[in-house]
Amino acid sequence: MMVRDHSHFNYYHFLVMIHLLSNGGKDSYLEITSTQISSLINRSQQTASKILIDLEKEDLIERVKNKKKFGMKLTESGFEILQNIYDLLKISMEESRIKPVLFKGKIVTGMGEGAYYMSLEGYKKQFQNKLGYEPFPGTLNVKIEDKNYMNSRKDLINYPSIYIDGFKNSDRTFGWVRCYPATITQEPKLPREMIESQQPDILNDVHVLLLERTHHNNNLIEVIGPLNLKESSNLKNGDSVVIRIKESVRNTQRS
Ligand SMILES: Cc1cc2nc3c(=O)[nH]c(=O)nc-3n(C[C@H](O)[C@H](O)[C@H](O)COP(=O)(O)O)c2cc1C
Ligand SMILES: Nc1ccn([C@@H]2O[C@H](COP(=O)(O)OP(=O)(O)O)[C@@H](O)[C@H]2O)c(=O)n1
Repeated sequence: MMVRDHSHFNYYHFLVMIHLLSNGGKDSYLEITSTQISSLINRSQQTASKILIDLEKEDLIERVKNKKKFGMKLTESGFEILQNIYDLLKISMEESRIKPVLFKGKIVTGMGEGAYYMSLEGYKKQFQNKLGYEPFPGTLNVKIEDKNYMNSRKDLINYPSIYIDGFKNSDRTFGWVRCYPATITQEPKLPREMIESQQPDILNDVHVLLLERTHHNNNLIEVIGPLNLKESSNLKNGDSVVIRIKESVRNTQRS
């Protein structure tokens, strides 16, 4: 992006440049009067003239006088500015459509059942094949207290996930499991400067689970990973954490 200071520019300056661009004024001189510009921007003719003078001074448009009329076109820098704005807007628009999914909550203990389910062969084999690692037998439980995050948890079902099929053994049926690649960060308790030297561990490769059958409701999130997450980081019960669902998979995988 050009580093020139255009802070005195306003919406109308850009409108005039965009008008030139869309009418062929990138490569050819267009015959436009300040009266026409004035009706384009719905401002006085004086304002229109001032805008044209500003744009010319800043080398964003070029004007040549032909008898009583001006021919004008965008300069290279004028076109470059519009191109930069277009690129930025395009990226911003695309990113604005992706709703970040994150949860805040506290680490809590459960009933010790996670280990049982995670150790079942029917799940273990699929985790290994589909996640690429054999998870630690257990789930890290994160309790959500804020209602907004509970709603986001419900919405997870609409996002792409890695799907683990349910199965049956001789006496019961086990439900499907959806896995969402995620990261966990410890929420800082102290001001940023004070914790700079002891930055919390960031657990980058974990999965949030959505279970077909569970005792828990929307206020509890279960997280799995290749290791015991408490032991491999400085996380413990009662710590506040932020869980973020990774975008890469949200964009690429659907099931
Ligand atoms: C991979 C996996 C599969 C599960 N499948 C079932 C199931 O089929 N039926 C069921 O009642 N609970 C199932 N559960 C959920 C458990 O009932 C329980 O909600 C969860 O593991 C939390 O246990 P905890 O509170 O002891 O940590 C499953 C849990 C996991 C981790
Ligand atoms: N990847 C994992 C899974 C479980 N855990 C912890 O390991 C212990 C056993 O997990 P579990 O699911 O059987 O037990 P609870 O979460 O029900 O207490 C708990 O303290 C979990 O918080 C962990 O730190 N990292």
